[in-house]
Parts: sequence; C-alpha cells; structure tokens
Amino acid sequence: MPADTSALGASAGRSTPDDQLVLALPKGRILKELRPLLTHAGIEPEAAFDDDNSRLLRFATNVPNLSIIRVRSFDVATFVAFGAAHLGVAGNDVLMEFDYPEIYSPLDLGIGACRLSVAEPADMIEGDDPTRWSHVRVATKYPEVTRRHFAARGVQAECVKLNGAMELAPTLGLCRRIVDLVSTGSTLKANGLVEVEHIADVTSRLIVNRTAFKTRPDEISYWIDRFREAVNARKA
Ligand SMILES: Nc1ncnc2c1ncn2[C@@H]1O[C@H](COP(=O)(O)OP(=O)(O)OP(=O)(O)O)[C@@H](O)[C@H]1O
Ligand SMILES: O=P(O)(O)OC[C@H]1O[C@H](OP(=O)(O)OP(=O)(O)O)[C@H](O)[C@@H]1O
Repeated sequence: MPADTSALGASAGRSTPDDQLVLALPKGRILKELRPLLTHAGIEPEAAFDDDNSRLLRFATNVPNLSIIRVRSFDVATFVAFGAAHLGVAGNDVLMEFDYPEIYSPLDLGIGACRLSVAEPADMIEGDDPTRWSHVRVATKYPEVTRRHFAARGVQAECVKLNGAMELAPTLGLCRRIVDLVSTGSTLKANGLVEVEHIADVTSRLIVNRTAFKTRPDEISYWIDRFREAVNARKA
C-alpha cells in the first residue's frame, strides 16, 4: 500500500516552488530500481518524468510540497550538499568520493548493489605482488577514494580521471590499473581484466542535507520514515 501523504499537511495550492522540498534523483540504472520504492513511499512524479523525450529537469509530484529533480549521479550529492536539494539518492561510491560533511545518509535503500575494486590485465597478474607496490598509476572516476585506499598502506596513487569506459585504459596504455565499479564482472572479463583488490561494497542511500534536517525536521523525518517502510516492504 502506498503511503498516505495527506499526513504531511500539504494541500494543493499551499506550497510555492520556493518552499517545496526538493528530492534529487540520479538518471540511469538506479532510477529503474528506485521507481517501486518511490511508489511505495507515496511519491508519483508527473508524466514527463517517464518520457525520455521530455527536456524537463524538475518535476512536480502528487505531493504538493515535493518536487523531483533528475541529475547525474555525482551531481545528486552536490545538489544536496549545497542545500539546493533537501533529499537525494546516491551510491556510497559517490558519497565516499566527495565526503561532504553537509550530507547525512540515514538509510541504505538496498538497491544499486555493486563493489568498487582495483583491476588489472589478466596477463599481468602472475608475478605481480600488490604488497610490493610503492607507486601506482590508476584510471578512475574515483580519484579521492583511490588515493585514500592506497595511501592507507603507504602506496602513492597517481590518478588519471576518466568518466566512463575505464576498462579501455590498460589495453591502450593509459595506465596499467583501474579502479571502477564491478557488479557481474562481465565488463572486466570482456576487456581482459581481473579484480585484484576490493575497496568497498556499494549500495544506494537516501541522503539528506544536514541543515535542512535541522530547519525542517518534521517533513524530512516523514520522508525518511516513508522510504524506510518502502525498503522494509521490499525485503518482506
Ligand atoms: N554495474 C552496476 N551495478 C549496480 N550498480 C551500479 C553499477 N554501476 C553503477 N552503479 C551504481 O549506480 C550509480 C550510477 O551509475 P550509472 O552507471 O547509472 O551512472 P554513470 O553513467 O556512471 O554516471 P552519470 O550519471 O554521470 O552518467 C553509481 O554511482 C553506483 O552507485
Ligand atoms: O560488472 P558489470 O556488471 O559488468 O558492471 C560494471 C560496469 O557498470 C558500470 O558502467 P556503466 O554500465 O554504468 O557504464 P559507464 O562506464 O558509462 O558508467 C561500471 O563503470 C562498469 O563499467
């Protein structure tokens, strides 16, 4: 049963775009998994949200004081950290990379499960001893996480920032190793790479701007509770 949002006290016509709560959602694969959770939490975006041809970026919902923005996954964290959005959904890969102190992450949504790993060409593995590395050159979308991961054991990581298709980098001589997300492992396999180190497990989280949580505690707690119920219903 979707949640009864009338408990929020937001009646049609009462809120203006300026006082609406803004929920930032990532485009792409997470959105597909998130859709049933949204419905269960009682949020139905306007029709344009599901129309791939629509150029709209901010969407009204059935809840008068809640609108949705659809942005790139890394930008969800930035919109929430700067308070431009009050709530959002982001993978902990993104949260680890930015490490924004303004973001509070109260709920694991249990979607977007994958892992962040170090990988290298399969034919390099024999004779390669990671404990002997002192300097590595790595292609990644996650330079901060990568540097921290290697620095923790005294290895200096030189990171080459890429935004996708990291798996191409070793074959084309850009670097010998990559740090990227792995789920089924098929992208690594198809490109002749193997995982050599696990950095972190990844799932998507509900995130909240800390200041907004202090200034609008009832509304934000309401949505955390609705999402928690949706996650529990999915597990049941
Ligand atoms: N293979 C995967 N399996 C499961 N979850 C994934 C996988 N790849 C990415 N994710 C999760 O989904 C989030 C968004 O990834 P996605 O691939 O949709 O965006 P992107 O194409 O990398 O970024 P952008 O939004 O900048 O185009 C990641 O931050 C991660 O948390
Ligand atoms: O282990 P797998 O199941 O193969 O998934 C891993 C792939 O998924 C992600 O890429 P995505 O498909 O999002 O494309 P991108 O490189 O454009 O981000 C990630 O960057 C890997 O390339």
